Amino acid sequence: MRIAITGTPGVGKTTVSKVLAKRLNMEVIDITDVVKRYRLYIDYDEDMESYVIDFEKLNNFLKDKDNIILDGHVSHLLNPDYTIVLRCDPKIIEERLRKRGYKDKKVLENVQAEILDVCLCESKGKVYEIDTTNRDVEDIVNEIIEAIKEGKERKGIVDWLSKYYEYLEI
Ligand SMILES: Nc1ncnc2c1ncn2[C@@H]1O[C@H](COP(=O)(O)OP(=O)(O)OP(=O)(O)O)[C@@H](O)[C@H]1O
Repeated sequence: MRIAITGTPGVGKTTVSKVLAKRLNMEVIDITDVVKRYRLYIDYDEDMESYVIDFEKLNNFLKDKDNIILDGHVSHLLNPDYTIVLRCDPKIIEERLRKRGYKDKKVLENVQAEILDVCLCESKGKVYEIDTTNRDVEDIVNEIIEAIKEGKERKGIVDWLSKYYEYLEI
């Protein structure tokens, strides 16, 4: 089984993936890490301070791997059996990314992606969306395990647009 834990940078994918992997006895693959480590990228985007992923190389790297959790904001594009889309209040994401020292442009771009449901809209197949705002990691993981066990699917549970429209005024 291949489970994708996706969502906007700063939403909590790595934190959730680690706990989930331990509970399900699965291997976590940190997409950003393997892309860097095995040079599975086309270029480095100086402006956005991120790698331009070579999806052909990345899919080839993953092709023989099973019983894995894919941790990354593009994991939903890597043919998962189940996609868990983590959501979080954009204000909290903004705080987390600023704490990391991200440039204003990169913070705004990611906050806008969260408001516009980008990862959710790109996710196909079995998708379960979960709002992690102000929730304990164990509680989030319990809900994910139950959803996967029962084959639950859910989309469209948050509406940041009406609450944070001002972030989109350029
Ligand atoms: N449920 C939670 N409650 C409180 N803090 C959390 C929770 N989940 C994650 N965090 C915190 O938010 C920050 C970002 O978490 P994490 O690195 O897991 O996000 P991410 O989605 O993997 O980010 P990226 O995609 O940039 O790697 C960390 O400081 C982490 O400790």
